[in-house]
Amino acid sequence: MARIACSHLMPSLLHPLKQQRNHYKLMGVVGGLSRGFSASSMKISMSLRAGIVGLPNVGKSTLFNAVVENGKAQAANFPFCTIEPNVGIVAVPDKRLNVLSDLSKSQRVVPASIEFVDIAGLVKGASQGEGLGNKFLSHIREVDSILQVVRCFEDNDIVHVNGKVDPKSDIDVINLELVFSDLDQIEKRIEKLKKGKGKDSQSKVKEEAERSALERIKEALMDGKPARSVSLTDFEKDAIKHLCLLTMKPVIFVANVAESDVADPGSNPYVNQVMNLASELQSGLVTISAQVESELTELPADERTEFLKSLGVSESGLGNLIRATYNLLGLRTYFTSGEKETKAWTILAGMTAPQAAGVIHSDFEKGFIRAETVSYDDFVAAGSLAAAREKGVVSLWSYKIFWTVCRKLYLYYQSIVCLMKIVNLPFIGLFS
Ligand SMILES: Nc1ncnc2c1ncn2[C@@H]1O[C@H](COP(=O)(O)OP(=O)(O)OP(=O)(O)O)[C@@H](O)[C@H]1O
Ligand SMILES: [Mg+2]
Repeated sequence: MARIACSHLMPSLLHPLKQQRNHYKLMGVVGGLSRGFSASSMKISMSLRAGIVGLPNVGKSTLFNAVVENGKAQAANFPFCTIEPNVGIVAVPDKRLNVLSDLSKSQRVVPASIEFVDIAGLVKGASQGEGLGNKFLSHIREVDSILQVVRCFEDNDIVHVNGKVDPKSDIDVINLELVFSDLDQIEKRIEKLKKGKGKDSQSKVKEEAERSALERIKEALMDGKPARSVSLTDFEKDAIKHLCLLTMKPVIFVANVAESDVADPGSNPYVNQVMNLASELQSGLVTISAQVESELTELPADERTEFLKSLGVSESGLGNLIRATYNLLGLRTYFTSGEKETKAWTILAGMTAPQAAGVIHSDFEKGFIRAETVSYDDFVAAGSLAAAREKGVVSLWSYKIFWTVCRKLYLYYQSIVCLMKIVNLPFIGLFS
């Protein structure tokens, strides 16, 4: 199966709703799907979710409110201010959308989006249920990636649950709880797998892959390393996917600094500590002042520039945070463009063409037949899809050859059966 290795792919099959519907029917016939499909039943997967995680009272909700400009999460100076997760969708700025929209004369433009989820603070012992820990951990299980907010500002008026600002210890507490929670889940699962419920040989192979992957992950976790540090085959990744392991999720550390550090965060020794840990844990790092960002959103546009100038910086750190979240988490964009709309869709780097189509609708993945794709640059240079086709820069991602071969084999099989019957020979099934 062809792999989408780079961003900016544009499947021309995935256009406005009506075309999607027609195409779905076509795919249903060729791909063997018999279910009906109506526009009203279409549930579009809008965006991937980034969970804002950290100790209590480190600035998670303050950051959330700044990122999701109209977010109304309660942010206040007391631990466990947040209990239920706050959710907000944020557009990812991308200049290419307007260029495509002009070329296709689209009626509207829909940018890619990321869903930010502000999750309650975790404390030591969360994996054992401390501070409603199990409930909060289950909220983290539901996100695709983690933004771990780390307090890097001194302020005696803001309570620190462990009594002092110490990024290394804070990061260790959170990571250890995630590790414990994963270990607990893995041990239960391995016990279950030992009973070997797999009915056919295929499920037995999958169970074996899952067991072997989990044994290796368990070993890494016992060494305090995250599950994502273990190298797994795609098949193994797929076999353990259902567990939604917390330490498998990509992480960005968000060093939350004081207003006075915005211009030169490198001079803050706490930030340097976080930076070293981030590289050790194969994670990204963004430095931001949640307090400054939330104050900025309260100001009228003209006063924002003045405020930023007074702090010694030229722009807000939010655009950077959103883009970094998008890029560091291995997210990629592909576009669909037509008269009705030009739209950016978010996929994970390395997703296959059918998986990418599944972001629009899961049935597109199940019944995938083919997609025509063209790179953004080639499309813009050609000016239209027809011109791009003529230039030969459009690629085809297809199951067509596979189905053709299957069909030929099947016909061959049928003719042998027929022949055997005619000459009355004993027959051994080819596809038993
Ligand atoms: N960079 C910063 N500098 C100074 N104060 C900050 C900064 N970031 C956040 N704060 C303050 O810290 C306090 C706690 O913030 P917030 O409620 O956002 O934390 P939280 O992590 O969401 O807490 P909880 O886990 O309890 O929900 C607030 O009073 C907020 O104004
Ligand atoms: Mg909060």
